Amino acid sequence: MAMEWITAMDKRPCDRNLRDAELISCRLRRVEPLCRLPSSALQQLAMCGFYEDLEKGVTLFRAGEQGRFWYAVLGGSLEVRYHASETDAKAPVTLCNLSVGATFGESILHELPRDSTVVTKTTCELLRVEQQDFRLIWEKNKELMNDIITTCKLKNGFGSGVSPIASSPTKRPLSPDHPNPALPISESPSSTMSRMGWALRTLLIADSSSCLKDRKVAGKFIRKCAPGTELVDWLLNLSSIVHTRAQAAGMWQALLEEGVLSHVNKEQPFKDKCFLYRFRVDEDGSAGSYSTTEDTNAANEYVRESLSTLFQRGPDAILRMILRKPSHERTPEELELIFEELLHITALSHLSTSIKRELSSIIVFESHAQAGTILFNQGDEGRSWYILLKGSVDVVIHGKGTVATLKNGDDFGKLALINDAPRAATIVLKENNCHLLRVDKEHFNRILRDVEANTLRLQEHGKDVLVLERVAKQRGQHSAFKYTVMSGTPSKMLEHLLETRLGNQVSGLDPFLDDFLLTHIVFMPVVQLVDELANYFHCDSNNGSQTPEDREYIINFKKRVVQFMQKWVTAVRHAAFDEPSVCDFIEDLATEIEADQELSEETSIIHNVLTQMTRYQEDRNQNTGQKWKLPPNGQPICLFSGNATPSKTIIRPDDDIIFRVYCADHTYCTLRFPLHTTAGIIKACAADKLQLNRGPDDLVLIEVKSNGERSVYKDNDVSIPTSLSLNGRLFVSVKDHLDALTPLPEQEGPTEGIDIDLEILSTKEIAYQMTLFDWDLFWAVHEYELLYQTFGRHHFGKITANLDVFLRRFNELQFWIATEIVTTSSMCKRVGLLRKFIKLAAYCKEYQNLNAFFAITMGLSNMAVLRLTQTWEKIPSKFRKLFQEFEALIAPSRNHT
Ligand SMILES: Nc1ncnc2c1ncn2[C@@H]1O[C@@H]2COP(=O)(O)O[C@H]2[C@H]1O
Repeated sequence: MAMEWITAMDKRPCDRNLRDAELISCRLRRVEPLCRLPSSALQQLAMCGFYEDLEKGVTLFRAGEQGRFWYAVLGGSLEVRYHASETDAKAPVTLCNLSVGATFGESILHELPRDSTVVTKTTCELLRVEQQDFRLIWEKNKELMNDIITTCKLKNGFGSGVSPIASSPTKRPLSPDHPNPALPISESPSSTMSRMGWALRTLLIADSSSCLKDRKVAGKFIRKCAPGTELVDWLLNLSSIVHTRAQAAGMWQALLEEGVLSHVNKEQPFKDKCFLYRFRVDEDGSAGSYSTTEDTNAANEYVRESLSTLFQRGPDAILRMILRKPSHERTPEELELIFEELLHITALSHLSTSIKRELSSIIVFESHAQAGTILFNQGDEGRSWYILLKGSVDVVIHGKGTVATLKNGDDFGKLALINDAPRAATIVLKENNCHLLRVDKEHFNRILRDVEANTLRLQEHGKDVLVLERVAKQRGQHSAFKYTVMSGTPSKMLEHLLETRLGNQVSGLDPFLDDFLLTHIVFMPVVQLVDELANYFHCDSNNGSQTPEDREYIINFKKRVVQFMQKWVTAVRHAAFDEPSVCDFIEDLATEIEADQELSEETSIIHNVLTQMTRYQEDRNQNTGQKWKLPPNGQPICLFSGNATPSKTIIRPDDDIIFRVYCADHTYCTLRFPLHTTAGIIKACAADKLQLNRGPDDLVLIEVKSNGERSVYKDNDVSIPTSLSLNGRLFVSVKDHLDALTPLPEQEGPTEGIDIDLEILSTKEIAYQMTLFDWDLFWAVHEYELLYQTFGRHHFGKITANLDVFLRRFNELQFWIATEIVTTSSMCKRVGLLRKFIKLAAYCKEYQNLNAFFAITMGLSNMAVLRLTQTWEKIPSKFRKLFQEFEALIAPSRNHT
């Protein structure tokens, strides 16, 4: 017989006769729930179906393929799999298993591509029916077919119905703003719950005194329903493990939240009251009304084995039900239950008891049935904060893909709320039936915003990529940001900056943007920065299909890149235009922006940047090849160049500088090199000129200071001549003979003051002129020079000449003050000079020239000057007092405040 039906099925449908059809339909009649179909339908299936006998591990179809067949499982089992994203290389999620009787592939009715992949788990026997044949059978037996599909879903837990995951992963979720505790939290019940439902219903039906009856309510006939109170009574009687009514109610609620049971009008969660409930299979009246003895025995056995599982689920089901109620409907006892639950949530552990109590009344339970659902998109407005209770989610970032997977207990979605910025990532559910707790923005702002944890860490691929720290609010400070960046990977910091510190929504700033613009060279070379900006700007080029939301996001991001460029060149000025990669990028941007209508508002910004760039390039061309000469001994820095004053002239890396290099016997050579020349080259050239016939490895370039101190240059150091200290001299020497180096006599320093009668000059006028001069020097210093100086010029290969000159000016001023005083032999003149210098410091301070003020005060604090007690005694006490104030001001202990 077995062989006969297979032989019949092996025939081509057009070759089958009535006997074949009878043999096949007999076989189908033994398969529950197919057997429920009328004979005519079974005959039709028998005439058009194909038999497939498959090995383990065969893929029947893949997600995304266009379906052609419907299937029924006659033997063996299969697995339904789902990939969270098409490009996701990670293991797929198993949605459910299909066993004998299951049917699948109904999506062909809707001409939809397959949502999931189906693979055989064991050797399998399948009935395969072509699309047009299945449609005919479906049309004639819609209700029964639907019922078979539902039963199949209940039995298998999920999946084989019409498009269980019909919504594509890119669709927006049904994020229920107001979840309804009367409705199920999953799309279809788990296999355990559906079987438990079947078992309880079978027993209820078998019980002659059962409460499950057909009833007439308000003139309407309702099949097989029962009041909550009676269902509770029945369950209490059924098993000794159920002791209290609350426990029984929890167990029924566990069935209700999975959709196995429901309130007849779908208006109530399970309540131990007279509300009527029924099993889902009774809603359309298709389920049978009687239980066979076999069924009853099987149900009894199942209940004996598995009721404890339902029992354990009760309390959680009750809690979830409460968490889906609106705040005003939660009773004090229910709030207490929630509060106790919140005590166990790690994401809330830093919060005080009173805050957790406040949260109890507003925190909401939310569940999502389908893996692949997008909770929200990167760039969306932030509306809620979430804690993951069950399941997992992928954190996906444009251009990067999945950067992290969050699991039970993790929280997300806070960043947008605390910074009033758009969502920094898209959150995609990785599993079916994810459970979340949600706190909406208005409550978050009211309850949590000011008590948030001090540190917030973002991870990508298991590593911290951004650490934010809460900003302590200072008086008068109106930063829009609650958190500022403490550390991070350069790329993540750039991404965070583009997302939060640029764009229209930013109403106030913290120093992060300026800090990044001015210091990125320390951790992110310009070439890398430009590369990343270009990637952000072109993020649409490898992104074929775009939804309008995607497009809006992309355009927004492009605008941010343009704004970043504008702010960057404004902050770093010529340093940006000195880099060829930056100039190329600016030109590319300008071309692309002009060609893109959606970026028309950005045209004026990029033109402005282009104009600045052109101006700078013209200026550079005019001033190329400047020549500088270090002033000879004792002369002031204003004689540094050929010009009498620096008049805002910037020293550039390719400007030449003329300087001397000495050797041990004090003979010297004069060299002329661009400022960016390395110490190694200078050393080799000087050794050659001074005929020190030694290899470069045996030689060093060294500064000898006036006190005999020596400091050796690294071969890759640049900006050498300007970095010499006041009265320092450059020597080239054999490494082993450093001890033989002595300062030149001229380095001893001046023995006389300058030959000007300072008394005839107005102190205010001197201070004024000094300030103008200092300002010019200061103006020429680029912020980057401070970084090169601090982190080591050799790391960057960049000159610090403008900063060197400015520092030299400070030292010069300081030593000039001391020299003038100690070289004035007349007491009377010295007293006058001391008074004049204190006044000079006061005027400099008044002109806000703190550089000169500090230098003068330090010059006056020189031990050689302080020792002149008689001179100090002769100046009026108000000058002495003023000087004491100045000394206090320069003391580092008070941080110069
Ligand atoms: N590496 C990451 N980059 C950005 N967001 C992340 C990252 N890891 C986790 N997230 C979370 O993803 C959320 C997306 O929305 P928010 O920007 O509000 O807050 C974000 C963080 O809570």
